Amino acid sequence: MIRIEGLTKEYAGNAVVRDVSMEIEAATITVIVGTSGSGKSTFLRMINRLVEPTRGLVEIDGTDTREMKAYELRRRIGYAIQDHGLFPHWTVARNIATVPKLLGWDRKKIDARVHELLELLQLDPDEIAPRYPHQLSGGQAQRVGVARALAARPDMLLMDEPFGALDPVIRAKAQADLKSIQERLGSTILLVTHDMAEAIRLGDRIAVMSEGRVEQLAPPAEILTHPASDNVRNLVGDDDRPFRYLSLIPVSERTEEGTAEGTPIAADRSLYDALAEMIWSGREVLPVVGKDGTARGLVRRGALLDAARSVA
Ligand SMILES: Nc1ncnc2c1ncn2[C@@H]1O[C@H](COP(=O)(O)OP(=O)(O)OP(=O)(O)O)[C@@H](O)[C@H]1O
Repeated sequence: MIRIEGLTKEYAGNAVVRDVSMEIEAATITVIVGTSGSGKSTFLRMINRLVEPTRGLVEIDGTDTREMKAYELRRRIGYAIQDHGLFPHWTVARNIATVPKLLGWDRKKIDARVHELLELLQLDPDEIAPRYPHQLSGGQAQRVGVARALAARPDMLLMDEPFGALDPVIRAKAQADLKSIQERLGSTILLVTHDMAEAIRLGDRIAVMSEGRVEQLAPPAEILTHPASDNVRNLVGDDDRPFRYLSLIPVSERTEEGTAEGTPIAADRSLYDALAEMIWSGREVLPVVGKDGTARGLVRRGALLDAARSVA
C-alpha cells in the first residue's frame, strides 16, 4: 500500500501541489486527472522523488521513500512517460534491461525477462528486441516503454500521459491492454491524464486535481453521479455524463425476471452496449444470459433510460 500525506511542492514560495493526502491500495489503478498546470506531473514525480517534496510524506508498504536509496526507488517504482523516453541509440532489449542491469542481474535472467515482457505486451521478441526505437511504430514504442517500466517487477507503476502521443484507435487498444496486464499482474498503477474519458475507462479511483489540490477522490461512477464541485462537473462534461455512466454499469445490475425474444446480451456487458443493441435491432427488451449462456432474465430500455437520467 502507498500512503501519501500532506504532500506539497512550492517553487519560489508558490505552491503547485498543496497538501495532498491519499492511500493507494495494492493492485488498483488510480488516475490523476485535471487541467493543464493543475500539478499532476509534479505530484507524480514527487512519489519517485524525481521532484523533491517541499513538505509531506510518501510511504511504500510502510517505508518512507526518503529512507530508500535511488536504486531501490527505481526498482520499486516503475516510471513510464508520454514520449516513452526510450534511449535512441539502444536496442529495445537494452532499453527494457536498463533497470535490471543497474541492479546487477545476470545476463540470462535479463534475457529471459526481456523475452517474457515483450510477449506479455504482445510484441514478437525475435523481431522487436533487436530493433532501435526509431524502427518502431508509436504504439510499439509505447508498449516497450511500459515493458521497461515493468522490468524489475516494481511495487508500483507511475505513468505520466502514457497514451498522449497515440492516435485514438491505438490509444483505446493500449488502454485495454494496460487494464488486462494490470489485472493479470496485480500491478499498482498511478496514472496521470488530462482526459476524463481515459480516467473513467481505466481508474478504480479517480483523483481530480485543480490548482494543486485534490478536489475529489472517488470511483468513476461516483465522480459521474456526484461531482464534488463545478470544476469536476465541467471536466466530466455534462453532455456525455449519462453515456459514460451507462458504460460503467453491467447489464446484470438492471436485469429483471422474465423472458424475451431475440439475440441475448451477456450480463457482464455494459448498459451502454445494451442500449446500442436495442437501437441497432429496434427492440425495447433484450434477453440476458450469463457467461455460460444460461438465461438470467431480461433488460428493458426504460430501465436503461432511468439509469441514464439518474446522472443527467
Ligand atoms: N521546475 C519548476 N519550476 C517552477 N515552476 C514549475 C516547475 N515545474 C512545474 N512548475 C509549475 O507548476 C505548475 C504545475 O505543473 P505540472 O507540470 O505539475 O502540471 P500538470 O497538471 O502536469 O500540467 P500538464 O497537464 O500541462 O502537464 C505549473 O504552473 C508549472 O508551471
